Amino acid sequence: MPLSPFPLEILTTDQMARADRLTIESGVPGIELMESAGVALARVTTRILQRTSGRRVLALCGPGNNGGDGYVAARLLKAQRYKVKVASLVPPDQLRGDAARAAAGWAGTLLPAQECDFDGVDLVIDALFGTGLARDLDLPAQTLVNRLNQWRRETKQSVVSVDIPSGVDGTTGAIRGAAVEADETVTFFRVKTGHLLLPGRTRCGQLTCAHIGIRSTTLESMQVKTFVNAPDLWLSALPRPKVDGHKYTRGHALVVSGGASFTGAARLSASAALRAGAGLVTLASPSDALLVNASALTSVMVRPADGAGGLAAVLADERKNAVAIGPGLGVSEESCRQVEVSLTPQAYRRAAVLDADALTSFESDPFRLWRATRAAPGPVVMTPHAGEFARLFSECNSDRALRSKLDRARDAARVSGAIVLYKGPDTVVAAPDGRASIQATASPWLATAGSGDVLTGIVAGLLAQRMDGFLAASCAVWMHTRAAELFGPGLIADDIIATLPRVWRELFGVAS
Ligand SMILES: NC(=O)C1=CN([C@@H]2O[C@H](COP(=O)(O)OP(=O)(O)OC[C@H]3O[C@@H](n4cnc5c(N)ncnc54)[C@H](O)[C@@H]3O)[C@@H](O)[C@H]2O)[C@H](O)CC1
Ligand SMILES: [K+]
Repeated sequence: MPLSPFPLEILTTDQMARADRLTIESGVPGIELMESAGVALARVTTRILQRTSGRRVLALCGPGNNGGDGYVAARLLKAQRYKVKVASLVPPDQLRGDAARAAAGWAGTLLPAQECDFDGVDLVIDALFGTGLARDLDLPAQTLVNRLNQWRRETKQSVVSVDIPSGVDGTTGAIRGAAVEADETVTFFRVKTGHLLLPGRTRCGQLTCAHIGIRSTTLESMQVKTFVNAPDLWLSALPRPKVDGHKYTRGHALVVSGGASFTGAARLSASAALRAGAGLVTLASPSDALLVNASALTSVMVRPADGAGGLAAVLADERKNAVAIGPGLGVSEESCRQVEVSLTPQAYRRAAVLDADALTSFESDPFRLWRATRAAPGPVVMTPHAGEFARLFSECNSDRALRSKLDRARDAARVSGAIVLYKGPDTVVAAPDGRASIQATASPWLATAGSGDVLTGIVAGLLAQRMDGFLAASCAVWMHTRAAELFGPGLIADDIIATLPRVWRELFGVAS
């Protein structure tokens, strides 16, 4: 199982350009990097052509170095006796530097891109724009991209994008006017944020990251703080039960239940917290829901707790070191008070995860929530989906066209002093100290009732084991997705919990 599909660091296009520059300054000629990029691209292309028995390749080359990579690959493929044509967006004499050198090495058919047709072509290489895309595609380029996408849909032939599908903003993942729909994308050195954030990710197809001779040491001066959410990021911090440990050393999570008709959500969170490794889990239940909660739970304990006062009494036990509140809680002033009780400053470190109604209850006065999260005695994780995020962080959510989900989540973490786990198919976790992770895989089966409640519980279970808040939130997102991938079709929320032991076995390398 590929637990970590890419190197951990994720770069913006500016950071990538810097890594490129530092490499060239260190003595590696740019044309060598371009040759290596072309080799990686040709390798992926030939793999597809062998599988599909295709022979005829069209390389669409743009005005910069992305186009240069396309020329190199075209030359290498022609040398392997594929039938290759190049179509260029600009007259080749307008190319500069390494791209001009790469184009000079091309001795085959060359046409203006606007005039090319795709008839009889088996595979198209999209080398129009890469990380240098600086504005929306102009109309002729948009027309070309739209024609290419239509051809691909109609013929089911393959498109391989160089570095990033042309038209996708490499930093934000936004579509700049129009964007290529690729079957495969070959990027270099490190993935870029635009590969993993939506909608960019949906255009990449299968993403691979090739080594082209840029050293990891080029990143040392950049303090990259954005990471692929994969086990390499948090596995060493993941708590393992110890032979000489007992249940209290694994922490005690407290999950707050809603009233009698809304208890299912908190029970899902509680069971998930237990499966995520908390030594004990208690459900704090309003008196009117005690019976229904107690009769539906076995390994989770149930204690009466009415309103904020009741919750404060249960939390007087300082061994309860992580609180999960929000699922099924109800939107009310009393819910706000319960959240504030959960975050009350105290001498010992208590973590908290706030979800759903615990967030929505503060919609009319988010600053009241930020005061509480900032004063909290331990790490606080908030788990909004897009709607909750927009309601709570309206200031951080402006300029949506220009600022990525990553930027907005980082802003939210900064203003709230909490770890923001911004859910979606491209879940971002951002910490107030600037660290952030992006989940690179998604399971459509996770769009099911109660799935978010389970995630809240997994976060709480890991926090109870005293895992670092950012790493716990990232790990929870990954485990949640991985359980859904392993279970697959027909998944309901309970199945995520039931599949967690398989995820643990994978992570700890235990044979199933
Ligand atoms: N980073 C590396 O280590 C390597 C990168 N390679 C490849 O180079 C591109 C980045 O090249 P660059 O020349 O900087 O940018 P582009 O080719 O993406 O395009 C820039 C080119 O296009 C013009 N431009 C920008 N936006 C538009 C627009 N909307 N419409 C028209 N023209 C536009 C801009 O002015 C430039 O002229 C990277 O993706 C890799 O594929 C190396 O080959 C290997 C090392
Ligand atoms: K491209």
